[in-house]
This record gives sequence, C-alpha cells and structure tokens, in this order.
Amino acid sequence: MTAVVQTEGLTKYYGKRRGLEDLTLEIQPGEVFGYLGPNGAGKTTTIRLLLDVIRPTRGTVRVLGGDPREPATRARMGYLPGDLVLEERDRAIDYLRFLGRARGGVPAARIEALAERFDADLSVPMRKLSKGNKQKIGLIQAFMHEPEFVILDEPTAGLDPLVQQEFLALVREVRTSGRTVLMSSHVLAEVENVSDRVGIVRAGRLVAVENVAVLREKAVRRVELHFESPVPRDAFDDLPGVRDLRVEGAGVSCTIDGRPDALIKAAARFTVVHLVSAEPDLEEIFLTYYSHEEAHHDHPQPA
Ligand SMILES: Nc1ncnc2c1ncn2[C@@H]1O[C@H](COP(=O)(O)OP(=O)(O)OP(=O)(O)O)[C@@H](O)[C@H]1O
Repeated sequence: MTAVVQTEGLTKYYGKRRGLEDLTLEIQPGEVFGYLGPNGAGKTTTIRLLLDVIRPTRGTVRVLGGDPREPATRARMGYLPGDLVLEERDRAIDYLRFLGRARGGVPAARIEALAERFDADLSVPMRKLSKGNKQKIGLIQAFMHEPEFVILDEPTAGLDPLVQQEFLALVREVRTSGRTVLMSSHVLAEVENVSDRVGIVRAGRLVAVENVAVLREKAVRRVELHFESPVPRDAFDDLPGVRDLRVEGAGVSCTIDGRPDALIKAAARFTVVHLVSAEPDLEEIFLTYYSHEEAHHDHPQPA
C-alpha cells in the first residue's frame, strides 16, 4: 500500500528562522491524522511543504506516491488554508462553481448538498459573510471534488458547535470511503474524537506520534461511584491503577491510570446506582511529552 504522506528528514528554514526540523512521517490511506501543536510550532509549514506552496531546505516529501510539484498530484488533493482569503465581490456559489470547473467539473448537486449540511448561504457576496460562514465556504471547496487526500489547517476555527459536529461526521465519511485526512489544530479536543493517530509538533520538531486509542488508555481519569448502601474501604484498597482513593459512606472516588478494569470488578460486588467518569484529559499527556522535550533540549546532561 502506497503511503499518502511520506517525508524523510523534511526541514524548512525561513532564512535563519526555523520553520520545521527533520520531519520523518508516514500517513497511510484511510487514516485521519490529527496534527497538533501550539502557535508557531510548524504545522502550517508542514502543510505548505506537502502542497508545494513552499520548498524544503532539505529532506524529501512524497504525497499520494508522487511529487507534490506535479499538478496531477495536487489535483487529487483538497486543501483548506488556515488563512483563507476569498474574493470579496463574488457570491459564494459563483466562486464554488468556478473552482468546480477548474477542477474538471463538480456536480452542482454536490455543492448544494454540502451547503445544506453546513447550513451555508451561497447566494450573498462573500464580503457579507461572517468568519464562521466564510470558513464553511472554505470547507465546501476542500471536499467538493471528493479528493483522495484532504488537508485542513485549523478547520474548526469559527464554526459553531452544530456545524463542527457536521464537519466531524463528514470527516468520518471520508475515512469510511478509504480516503485520507490530515487536520491541524492547537486544541486537542477538536481532533481527538475523529483522529486515528495524533502527531504532536513543537518548536519545529515532531515530539510524538500516538494512536488515539493508546493515548486514551494511558490517560488519567477521575471516577466517582455511588452505591445503594455504604461500602467497606478495604474492598477498594490496593487495586492496580487506582490512586487518590476516597471512600465516604456509599460514595467512592479515585483516579485511574490506564484501564478501569480492576475498579469495575471490585465495584461489581455491590449495587452501583450511579457512575461518573470524566473524559481522559489528553492535554496532560501532551504536556508530559512537551516537558520531556524541553528537558532534553534545554537542559542537556553533561557528558
Ligand atoms: N514566511 C515566513 N517567514 C519567516 N518565518 C516564518 C514564515 N512562516 C512561518 N515562519 C516561522 O516558522 C515557525 C513555524 O510557523 P508555522 O506557521 O508553521 O506554525 P504553526 O504551527 O502553523 O502555528 P500557528 O498555529 O500559529 O499557525 C514560526 O516560528 C514562524 O514564525
């Protein structure tokens, strides 16, 4: 199977300023890859290299098995830029039809169906659209020619929650059809529900690539259980992965590292009336990666 993205030692300097350093990454067909990092980390630089908007200082990049410089490769891709600029005088519908023709013909019904999903008004001049409504036009043009590989730079910026849900549903459909998505964000919550893997970039370097399922399993979560009648503390003492245990009457609360299996089995001996489990906070895991990286770079050990 040919990788959709394959980079080796990909590096970009803007003069002396580092944009991206030594990125080696593969993304496989049918994957949704979340690309995360704080402002200035190098996300947009990576995306522009994949699209041949800028050229690498060194290293190699292949996209869909080809050279991103080839128009034939570009034609198989969809792209939502982070700094979307739209021709202000045009109506959105005219702009989308124009792009559709330039891309070899996109059925009008497909444009209309996407507009309906995103509740986008295509009939007004684009200068009259709010930021969120402009972003919808950007998303429609990124998906409407059904590209094999969609690259989205901060796609959910400015979208209201309902439209965000619709967008995530569309990304899942694209994956189901075997196509591939790369989406960047500086907010983990925006990508974790839809991504198969997440790459974390910081200060121009890829710090970690993790399977989202693995991240979730590693994650720390807070759990509260309420029972029908008071439970003995020793039933919950020394369970693997359980810490910060508090038992007060019929209530038990604790923090779980990894799997909740031992706690669930201990609790199952009593009658559980209520259970609350806070979503794992993946931000904390990322902070762990970040601080390792910092320790490595900023405080080198003497040889
Ligand atoms: N055209 C440019 N000229 C000079 N430096 C640049 C240029 N574009 C990016 N940089 C620098 O490269 C580094 C990475 O920037 P990049 O835009 O790739 O980050 P990002 O992760 O996309 O951040 P953001 O979320 O803020 O868009 C930053 O230090 C930035 O200042």
